[in-house]
Amino acid sequence: GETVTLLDIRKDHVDSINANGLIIEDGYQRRTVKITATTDPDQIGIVDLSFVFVKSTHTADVVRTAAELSGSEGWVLTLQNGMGNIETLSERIDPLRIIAGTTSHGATLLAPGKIRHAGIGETVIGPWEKTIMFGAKIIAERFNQAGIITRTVADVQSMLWSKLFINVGINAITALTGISNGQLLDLEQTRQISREAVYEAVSVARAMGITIQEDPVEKTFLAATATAHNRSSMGQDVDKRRPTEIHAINGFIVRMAQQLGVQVPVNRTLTSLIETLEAHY
Ligand SMILES: NC(=O)C1=CN([C@@H]2O[C@H](COP(=O)(O)OP(=O)(O)OC[C@H]3O[C@@H](n4cnc5c(N)ncnc54)[C@H](OP(=O)(O)O)[C@@H]3O)[C@@H](O)[C@H]2O)C=CC1
Ligand SMILES: CC(C)(CO)C(=O)C(=O)O
Repeated sequence: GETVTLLDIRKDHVDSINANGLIIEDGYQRRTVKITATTDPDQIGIVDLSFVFVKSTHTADVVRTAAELSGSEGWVLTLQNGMGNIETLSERIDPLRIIAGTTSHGATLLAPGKIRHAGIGETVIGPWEKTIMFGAKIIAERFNQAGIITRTVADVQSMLWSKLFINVGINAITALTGISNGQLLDLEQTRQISREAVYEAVSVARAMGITIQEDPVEKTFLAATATAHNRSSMGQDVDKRRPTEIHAINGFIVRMAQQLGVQVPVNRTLTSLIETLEAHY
């Protein structure tokens, strides 16, 4: 084993984890993991790997801490949704030490110290700087030893875009309509909005020279089926009246499209509607 410490700003969560362990429910069983948590990065010291797992709205707040924790040699890993996180991390952390990726694991905070781990899926990671594979390989090896099925890719940009297409096609639509991911496929109306949002994102990606491997609309609909009973993360944020990651998902497409002179009316509308919801919480 590795020594793992959880760092969170939520004192109630940290206190509960330290007192009772982290309680993990997965639908079949409940287990308790004894792990140290803290709100104070100074209690941790320099680490081999800092794992950045805050909402993209908070990435800028954690860069300094991640940079300090990783010292001059540690790796920094992000599996966050949306785009722009790595650019933010790169402002203080050497891009050669940044590893990025996506995960199909799903976790939700149920109460302080208690999470639901719904769905176990693959994690894919790769170096932000394409040529430096060894950090990603070591991390993948350790994750696999710990039972977190992980593979590495050299072209992590293209992986991030594949996940972005899915989030572009599911998150804002489900958040605005109150439906589950699977219900997106029930009506031709929502299927069509999703299709158009993803096609727009594909045209932006093509204009940026991103390699697109599989049919992104098909992948989006498959993801909606695979997570049919889930409410998307943006749906959950809206339900709880929390800031969403819209700026890093559909909002990112709008910003890139503007720079490239590409028209993205569906993404623009979805972004404006989510921003309107957030402004009236
Ligand atoms: N949850 C999931 O299943 C998956 C999530 N993702 C992505 O991963 C990222 C994280 O998601 P998720 O874990 O759900 O997010 P959560 O908001 O549930 O968890 C992040 C935690 O970090 C805390 N936090 C916020 N700011 C700081 C800070 N400055 N220092 C330390 N802790 C802080 C938050 O506190 P507070 O609540 O007070 O803000 C919260 O407890 C997102 O980009 C998401 O899209 C990707 C795949 C799956
Ligand atoms: C894949 C999907 C849509 C699963 O809910 C997701 O990543 C999210 O909700 O942010």
